Amino acid sequence: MALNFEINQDELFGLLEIGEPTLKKRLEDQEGIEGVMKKVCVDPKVGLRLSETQSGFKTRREKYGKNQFPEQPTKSFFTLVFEALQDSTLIILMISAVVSLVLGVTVEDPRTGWIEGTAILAAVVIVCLVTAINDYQKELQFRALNKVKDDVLVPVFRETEPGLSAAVNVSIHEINVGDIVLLSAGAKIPADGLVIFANELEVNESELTGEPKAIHKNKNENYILYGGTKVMTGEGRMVITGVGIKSQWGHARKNFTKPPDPTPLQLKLTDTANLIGIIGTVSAGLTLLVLVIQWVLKNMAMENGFSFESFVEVVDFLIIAITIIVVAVPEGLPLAVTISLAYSMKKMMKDMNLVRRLESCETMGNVTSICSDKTGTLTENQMTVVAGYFLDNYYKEIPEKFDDKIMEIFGEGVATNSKAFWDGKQAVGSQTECALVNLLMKLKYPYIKFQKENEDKIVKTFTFSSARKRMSTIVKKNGNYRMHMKGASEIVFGKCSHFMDKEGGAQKLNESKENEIKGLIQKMASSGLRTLTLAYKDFTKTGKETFDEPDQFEKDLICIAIVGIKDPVRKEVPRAVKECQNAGITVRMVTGDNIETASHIARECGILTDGKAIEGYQWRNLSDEERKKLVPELQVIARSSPNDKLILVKALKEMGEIVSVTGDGTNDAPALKEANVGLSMGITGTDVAKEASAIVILDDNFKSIVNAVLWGRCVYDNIRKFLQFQLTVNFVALVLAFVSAITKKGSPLKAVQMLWVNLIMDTLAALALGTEPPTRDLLNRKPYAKTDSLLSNKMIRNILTQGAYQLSVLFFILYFGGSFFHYDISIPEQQVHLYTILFNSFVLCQVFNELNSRKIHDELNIFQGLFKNAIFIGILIFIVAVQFLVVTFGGKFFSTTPLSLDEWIISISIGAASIPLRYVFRLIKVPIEASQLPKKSKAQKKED
Ligand SMILES: Nc1ncnc2c1ncn2[C@@H]1O[C@H](COP(=O)(O)OP(=O)(O)OP(=O)(O)O)[C@@H](O)[C@H]1O
Ligand SMILES: [Ca+2]
Repeated sequence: MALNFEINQDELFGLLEIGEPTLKKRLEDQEGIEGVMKKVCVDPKVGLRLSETQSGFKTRREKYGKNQFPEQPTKSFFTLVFEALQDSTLIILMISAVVSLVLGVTVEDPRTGWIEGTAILAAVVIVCLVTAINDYQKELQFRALNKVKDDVLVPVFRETEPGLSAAVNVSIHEINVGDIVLLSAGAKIPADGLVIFANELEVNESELTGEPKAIHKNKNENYILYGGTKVMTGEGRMVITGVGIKSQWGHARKNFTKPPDPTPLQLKLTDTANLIGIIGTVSAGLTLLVLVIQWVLKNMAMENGFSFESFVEVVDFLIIAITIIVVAVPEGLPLAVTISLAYSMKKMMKDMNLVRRLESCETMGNVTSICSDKTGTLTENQMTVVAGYFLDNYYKEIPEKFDDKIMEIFGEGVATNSKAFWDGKQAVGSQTECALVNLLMKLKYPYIKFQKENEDKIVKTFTFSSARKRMSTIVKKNGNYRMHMKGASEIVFGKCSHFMDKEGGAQKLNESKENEIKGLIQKMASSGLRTLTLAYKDFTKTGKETFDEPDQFEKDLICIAIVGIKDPVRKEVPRAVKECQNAGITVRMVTGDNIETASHIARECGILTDGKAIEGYQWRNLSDEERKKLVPELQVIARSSPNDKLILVKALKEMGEIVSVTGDGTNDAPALKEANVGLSMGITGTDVAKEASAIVILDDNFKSIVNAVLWGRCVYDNIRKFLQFQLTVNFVALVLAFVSAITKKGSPLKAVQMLWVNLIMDTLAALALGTEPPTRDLLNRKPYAKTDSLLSNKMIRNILTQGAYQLSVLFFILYFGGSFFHYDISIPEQQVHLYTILFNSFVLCQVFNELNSRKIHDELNIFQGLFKNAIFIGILIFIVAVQFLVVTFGGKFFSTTPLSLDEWIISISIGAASIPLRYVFRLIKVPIEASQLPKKSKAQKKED
């Protein structure tokens, strides 16, 4: 079918221009919303045609564009290299290298004088390249992750089979002008458009206009919907008129994608890095000072005083000093965090965690308190009606068939008063409602037929909300009205004045009957069933009331039935809860369900032990003081409203806890935002909840939350591993340079060698240690406190002891190596040989100490999981291989000479000794941080 579009992009855009006073007139010119739909070739009863879907909407998109925003160009690789070059220490180093080059060639010896300067320049280039490659990859990765984050599914109404239209979920980028989009509470509007149907539809447009109050939308008055705004309540349908940059939203968000802000850990580390940098600079300054003084004294003592040639030496000193700074400045520290975060984000996706905010990765590791929903998170969200109260009889099991007396009204109640539907094979929609639909199908109730025939009898629906905990629908019935209500059993039953007796007649409730039925509710609930009461009432409308307010009808109802719905606990949950508790995290359940049901399930999960379970209204009415007193014991809040969750999060935070909270509904957004880490549900969560959250739990499963904790801890510990490694090298390199300078040994490690060491310990180590995968052991320790330093006492001990060992060996080679290895260090060639041994031992010490650094909590086995980390092994092999090449073929460039086999064995042994020594040093007891002390888990006790 040929598409004949009769309206163009600009005209459509003009229909909803913000601030334009003549919008109504413009719409009238296009013959109203109906006219617009006709002109963009869509029939609202059909949606976009199958033929168009099959052709990939080619013609339509040529005319109106795609719902995508042009990507911001990635920084080119050269820009990144250029940025890396702007580092001030590197610039000074390059200038010195050029000076050295010039002096070397002119003053020293034109044949060899160029080598040092060139080598340094080459090293600088390599450092820049590596930095740039890292930055580049990081950018690409975050981009890919951001793409996943922005790609939400939108329900649209389209022709799915010839002659048949249905709701299908499509990616937001696949939305076209002309698409009919279905809106429900919590959904984000995918693009600009016009309302074609609305029931209680309220939209929050604060993102676009700053107006915080939700705006009522309908077909006649406020009929414009802007992309990017959010449906707060109600439901509706819209036709899309503007996509991508040709939407108001697109105009507003031109400069939208910005790089992620630095995370708290990154900021903390930048501070640490700066401090280390300052220490390095001071040491370098001192070293330079000492060298220069010695040089002055030496030259003054000489007969012919200062020669021009001797100035070459000063340039050398300068280069060494700057190299010390380069080595000392831990550029790799922030880099390690980024690598570790990016790596974890990617892996977390496999563990069903979509990270929306980078910092939440690390915060998750320090969480002390998790407040979890029940339905779907702790339970499977597979609901079945297993028991019930029908025709004044309690059924422990649901029979094959019920009496017709009840089926009529019960069937009508479910069929008219729920959003779930039967798609031919299964029930689709909210699981609670699906349980009812499934029950009807099982009872052979002509559900589909009934729903079709009665569709237009529905006058008004008051949709379900967690705050009201019930849903009601008013239908036309024989000229009068009937209201069906279903919802939280005690609440709905509380509004009933009658029940249905065995004959299906309405009987007035007396006190004993009321208590009997309440007893049944309690009985079902305390065995873990979710209970739902269905009720109805007939009434005539006097004409005064409108159907806007549900409350006016909600009394004197007749109770039709009470059903008990089973939703089994996910089998992996009890273990996951246990793991959290071992990890020093308190798990609490906050649920909308009945207190008996909630307590039962909480006990099954291991959440409710010896603490308290209370109801939302009790919690709400406590004073701040009372609340704080209760919180340590509190384990379950039942019949909660989303606001109760918010109060809980605030209270916990005030008490110094780091709080993570789950939520799926639109109303959960404030609590999700308030928490340190908000977790939204990937399957049941609304767009609004997802946007308010820091992490989306893709499979809604509590176990995945534990995985997020695990990854968070992994990030934190990986950074600490890197820090321990880095500081050991720093410590040794600085002391070695300084001490050899003041003891007139010059500088045994040459500038180029140090630049290589810098590469090993910064970039390569960041990569190796930053990508260590998590082990379950991480859950055996308590969360670090906010006040804990990045360096634990154990780490400080490790740095000092390993550093002391390395220094003693290196000094031995420096001062006594000549006689030990039989080299005469007054002969330059032999001195180079000895210093090569020293350099080689130094590097190999780092290689083996990198293995030590894999475990920072005094774990027994440092090799645990090593072979699962290919990157780590690859990097170690790479370092050793390059080191071999540097030593053997480095020559004048690296100031090295090939070593004999014996000498290799000795250097390797020196390096390898650091591993057994770790076990010796491990015996030195240091005080344990307070955060790790109280109430140790069994696993930790065993280890100690
Ligand atoms: N579609 C519905 N129609 C009517 N009543 C419902 C519906 N869904 C749930 N209920 C009732 O409302 C109660 C609370 O639901 P609410 O949505 O607040 O909690 P939930 O989200 O299901 O549970 P949780 O908070 O543990 O995830 C349920 O116990 C049930 O009795
Ligand atoms: Ca460095």
